[in-house]
Amino acid sequence: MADTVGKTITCKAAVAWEAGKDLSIEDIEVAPPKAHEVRIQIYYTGVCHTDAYTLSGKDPEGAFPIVLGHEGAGIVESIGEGVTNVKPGDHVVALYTPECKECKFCKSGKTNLCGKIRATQGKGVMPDGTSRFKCKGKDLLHFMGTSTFSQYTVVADISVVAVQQDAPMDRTCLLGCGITTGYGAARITANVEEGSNIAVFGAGCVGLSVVQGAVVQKAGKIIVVDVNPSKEEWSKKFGATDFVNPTQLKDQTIQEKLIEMTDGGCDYTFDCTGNVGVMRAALEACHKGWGQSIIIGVAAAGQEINTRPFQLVTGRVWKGCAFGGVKGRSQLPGLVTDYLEGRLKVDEFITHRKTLPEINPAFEAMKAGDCIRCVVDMKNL
Ligand SMILES: NC(=O)C1=CN([C@@H]2O[C@H](COP(=O)(O)OP(=O)(O)OC[C@H]3O[C@@H](n4cnc5c(N)ncnc54)[C@H](OP(=O)(O)O)[C@@H]3O)[C@@H](O)[C@H]2O)C=CC1
Ligand SMILES: N[C@@H](CCC(=O)N[C@@H](CSC=O)C(=O)NCC(=O)O)C(=O)O
Ligand SMILES: [Zn+2]
Ligand SMILES: [Zn+2]
Repeated sequence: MADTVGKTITCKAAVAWEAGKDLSIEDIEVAPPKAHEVRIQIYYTGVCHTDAYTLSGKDPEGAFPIVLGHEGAGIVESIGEGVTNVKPGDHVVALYTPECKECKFCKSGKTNLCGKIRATQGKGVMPDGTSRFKCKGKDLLHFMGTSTFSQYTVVADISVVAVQQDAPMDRTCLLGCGITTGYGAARITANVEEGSNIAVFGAGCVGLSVVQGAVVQKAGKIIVVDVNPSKEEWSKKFGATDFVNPTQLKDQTIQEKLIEMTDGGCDYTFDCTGNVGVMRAALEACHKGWGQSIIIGVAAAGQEINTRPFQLVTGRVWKGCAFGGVKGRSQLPGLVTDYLEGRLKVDEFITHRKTLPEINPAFEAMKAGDCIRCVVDMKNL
């Protein structure tokens, strides 16, 4: 048993004191887990655009000061009373989409969204309404129920899953968001049928993961649409059949181009940009009568989607998903096995590596066009 059990741990964390400012590396105090909570030593975390989005101040739920980060893997240090799903020493991935297996959502069989702790998670506190983080005498908020930009974090027991011990944590962390989201969107939310023509808007970690999922589903045309020409090579590496740069089109909208390329429109399209104009184009590029467009990208506060209702009257479907529709506790261990057995690409997404003190350069790297995912080492400072 770790000699930290039951005690407050002081460790390093990246604190977001206010919107729009760099993160600050601080010594923070992490309280022991209460009942149905788990304290995790975070080994590695990815940096996702959603962290930057909340830091920017554009997230309607964003509040400060906060410990961001939601793409993390680590080892359980201690557990609170009543925790049965993980034990100290387990290698785990944090789940920003929890799975209680008991609520109306979990039991519906229709969604991976769990309702049990969503209200407190959105307010940045643990299910009992309080925080486990303190810095300079002030409470810090939790983020997405995970807060992986801290060397130790506390999460609800339903927000964590144990995975195979032999899976490297600098890879499994990425299954905590980006890869699972895109892969699940193709395989679970859309459940792309063999031979279907699809278009993926935005070839970042999420979009390339949609491509990877569509390849497994044996899609027909897999067309990637991205404004960054360097993404053509990336897209082809993951199995895309075609690449279109919408800025290079002459006298044609991107939806017209895709309709032309697919004899009437795509069976499935995916927005992986968070741009509401792109979301409209993605819907309108769908085939009349049955085409489905899946919104994955997170749009900023105040942004709204528009289209002519006629687009829906004539059978196109607009839907969306969080975490790819994947139920974390039930399905994430299977993805780790798929990775270990060579069926799921993960290593290929890592273009940058940083340490915790380099978290601000990690955000800069993420925003540059050549970064797919930056993995941050939380232990070796
Ligand atoms: N729903 C969910 O559960 C989740 C949602 N997300 C969201 O998904 C989105 C994608 O994330 P991620 O893959 O990490 O992001 P990236 O920024 O890495 O990828 C987006 C790509 O889209 C390109 N792009 C930007 N504008 C356009 C455009 N107008 N048309 C076509 N391509 C465009 C970008 O090019 P360039 O590099 O030149 O900007 C980039 O290549 C984000 O909004 C993120 O917040 C992420 C995880 C989970
Ligand atoms: N807080 C934002 C919404 C942000 C958002 O859509 N988050 C996604 C995950 S994005 C991961 O990188 C999500 O899980 N949404 C479902 C949920 O219940 O939060 C806002 O208020 O607009
Ligand atoms: Zn994310
Ligand atoms: Zn639930």
